[in-house]
Amino acid sequence: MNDIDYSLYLVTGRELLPSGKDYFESLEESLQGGVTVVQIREKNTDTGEFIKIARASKVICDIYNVPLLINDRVDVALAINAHGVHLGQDDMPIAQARKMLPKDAVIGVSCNNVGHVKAAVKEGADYVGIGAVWGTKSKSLTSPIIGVRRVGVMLEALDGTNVKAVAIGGIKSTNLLRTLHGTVSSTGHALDGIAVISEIVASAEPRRATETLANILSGFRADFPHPPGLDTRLTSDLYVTGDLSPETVLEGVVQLMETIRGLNPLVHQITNTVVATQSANITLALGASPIMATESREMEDLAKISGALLVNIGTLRGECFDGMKKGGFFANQFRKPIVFDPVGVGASAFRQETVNELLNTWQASVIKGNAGELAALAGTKEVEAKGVDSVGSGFKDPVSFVKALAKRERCVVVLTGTTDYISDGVSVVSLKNGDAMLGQITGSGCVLGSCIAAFCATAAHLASDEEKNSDGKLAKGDMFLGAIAGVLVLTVAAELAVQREDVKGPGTFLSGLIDTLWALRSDDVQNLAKVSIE
Ligand SMILES: Cc1ncc(COP(=O)(O)OP(=O)(O)O)c(N)n1
Ligand SMILES: Cc1ncsc1CCOP(=O)(O)O
Repeated sequence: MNDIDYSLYLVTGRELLPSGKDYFESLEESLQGGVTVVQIREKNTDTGEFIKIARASKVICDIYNVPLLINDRVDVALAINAHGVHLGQDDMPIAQARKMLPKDAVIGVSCNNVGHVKAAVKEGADYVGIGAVWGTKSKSLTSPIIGVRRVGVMLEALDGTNVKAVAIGGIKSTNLLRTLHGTVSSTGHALDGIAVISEIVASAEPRRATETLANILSGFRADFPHPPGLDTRLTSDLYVTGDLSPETVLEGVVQLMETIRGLNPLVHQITNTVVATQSANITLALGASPIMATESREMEDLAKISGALLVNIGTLRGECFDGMKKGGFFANQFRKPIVFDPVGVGASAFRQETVNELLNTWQASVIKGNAGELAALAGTKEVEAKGVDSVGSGFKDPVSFVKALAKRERCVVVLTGTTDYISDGVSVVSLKNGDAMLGQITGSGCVLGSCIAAFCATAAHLASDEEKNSDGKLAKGDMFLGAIAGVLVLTVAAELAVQREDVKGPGTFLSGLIDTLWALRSDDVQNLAKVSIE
């Protein structure tokens, strides 16, 4: 039997109830709030007491027509005629449980890796509980936290089966949308639901806590229908509306350029110490307003007022980490675009671990990097890096690479180089503007991040009312276009700057570039842009 709605799966935990809150009252309120399936989990209760609690819980669940499963104990499930059981890796094997339970009983199994998922499919599980996806205080974990970005490969192992999947572990209203987006597989396989203990049980208002989760879930599903259709654009945010052609791309870029100065968006930048000043100056020259703040204690306030966030790990230090983590977390919470620049990610294990943790905490709208950085992020050795620079001639097939990475990370990806490639996971645009002089000043890649962030802030402002009112997206607006505009504006300005009489070398080029950006007209970009749709 697998017609259960796994959307909002409550796992009970009486030990987490707020003081004075009655367990049955809490359970009933959560059912009223929209819980769709309940698992009774009693780790330290004698069998007789477990049966009593489970039986009384079932009476309440039956009123709301919500199925009830039992954690670990097939005997308890049989005693109360439960809908089924949830088994851990060390509990009774599925085949054994099947023999003992009624034919239509539901059997779920905990999975921590792809091997577990494949075995669960083979052994005939009805659903898998994938966890822990985040840190949790409700269970002492015996396996490492999976992290949302590693759930996708586990879901992919369920492609073509009727086995459902829920994620569990540390899921809160504040990270739910990130969990839903970040777990989707490259094949478009999304979770069937989420399982929670503390977010509902520890709440003094379980009905409200449940409704909040239910609203986020339905917002996500409204924007990303489940199961996903064949041609859904499963990237995190927006895409170029209508037909994609060089003309439509340029029209969109012109609109962004003509909006940015009047809008003067605030662009919060957590960037490296080498480029902070020139990034701030370039942001100003574009018509946006920079704030270069790194202190974690002000991240929530800044996320509320900023148009976009840039996170650049160029001069990464341990003490920056908290600010980057919280900055992105609050940007997601307030639905502001995040541009992520994983500078030199392949250079050290520290950078790699940091990038992994950041991307597991928040969802970027745009990731930009050179071939070496993006190869390290994708986990391929096809292109090598030396520190923050890329070595060699780049990817054999940059178009397929950038598209696959965008699909995997569910965001827009910008691969920089002589030709810049930008993808939203569905389409790829290549841009052939720029000048070798950009390579003669430090941090031209980093300031590109600032340009992209400024135009993503503008694109978010231009999102349609319908999109602004939707709940399922972590950032609203056309991030693909924002990224394209950022690249085009900087590279076209570089071409114009080198022609200036006052530009005589790298030093004057930087000031010439800032002056050119300041005076750049949308006509210049329209006339000079070299845009192709791949
Ligand atoms: C839906 C869901 N998924 C995973 C678990 C964890 O089960 P298990 O690994 O057996 O750990 P305990 O819950 O028994 O401590 C679960 N309970 N529910
Ligand atoms: C039972 C279980 N299995 C993996 S994590 C977890 C605990 C989930 O609890 P919470 O939702 O409070 O983090």
